Amino acid sequence: MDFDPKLEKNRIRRAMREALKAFPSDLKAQASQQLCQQIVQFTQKHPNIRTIASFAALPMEPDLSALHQLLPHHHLVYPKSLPGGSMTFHRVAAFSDLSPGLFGILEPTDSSPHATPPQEIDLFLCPAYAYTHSGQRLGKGGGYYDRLLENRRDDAFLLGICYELQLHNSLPVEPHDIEVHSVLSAPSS
Ligand SMILES: Nc1nc2c(c(=O)[nH]1)N(C=O)[C@@H](CNc1ccc(C(=O)N[C@@H](CCC(=O)O)C(=O)O)cc1)CN2
Ligand SMILES: Nc1ncnc2c1ncn2[C@@H]1O[C@H](COP(=O)(O)OP(=O)(O)OP(=O)(O)O)[C@@H](O)[C@H]1O
Repeated sequence: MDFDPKLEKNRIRRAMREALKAFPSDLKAQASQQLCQQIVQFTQKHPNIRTIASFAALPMEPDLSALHQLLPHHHLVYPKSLPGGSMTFHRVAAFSDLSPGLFGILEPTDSSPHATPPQEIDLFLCPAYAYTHSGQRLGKGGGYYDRLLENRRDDAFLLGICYELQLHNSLPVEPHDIEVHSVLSAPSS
């Protein structure tokens, strides 16, 4: 039988959902702190980075909210999902300014500033179900990041953010899948 990347992607998403559900919250918190420190170190090595696309974590994802305190001089922008697989990024001064939107994810509200054009974003912190060490990405299945990242600036940096348990040796890839330049992972045991 032919290998269908879509079926294989869904199989891995289901397996990762179970693995992440079973991952204890104290270890998640510890790993999230480590990831935030790694992100800070990354920005120190790349002083031209000013605008950073972060994300407000779903329960299974690393919590990056501490970046507001850790990077007070950077601009943090967050995604607002629109029906149909597109999203916009908006600058947010404090994590508490976000409120639940589509999918229940905390998002910029309607009173947030106008969307920041993707070309103004220097660093994208990308969530995913799984990554390979070389940067292939398996996302939630909406195509949101793949679509948005087509409009990124050529020199924007894409950083995958995950727990070590999300690292795979290989993943199914389709032509539209965008790879990240590097993956930051934190221990999950
Ligand atoms: N924190 C965070 N924000 C994000 C994303 C993300 O992956 N993480 N997105 C990245 O694209 C966009 C939103 N896309 C999403 C797409 C699907 C699901 C989701 O919960 N999917 C369910 C399955 C839903 C179903 O098929 O019924 C799941 O994965 O369990 C969440 C967000 C923009 N914001
Ligand atoms: N650049 C694009 N233009 C149009 N459709 C796209 C694009 N990228 C992905 N899609 C479509 O979106 C759907 C989901 O793609 P895929 O399974 O790769 O999402 P994902 O990367 O896991 O999701 P996400 O980015 O939301 O985390 C697929 O049907 C795919 O064809």
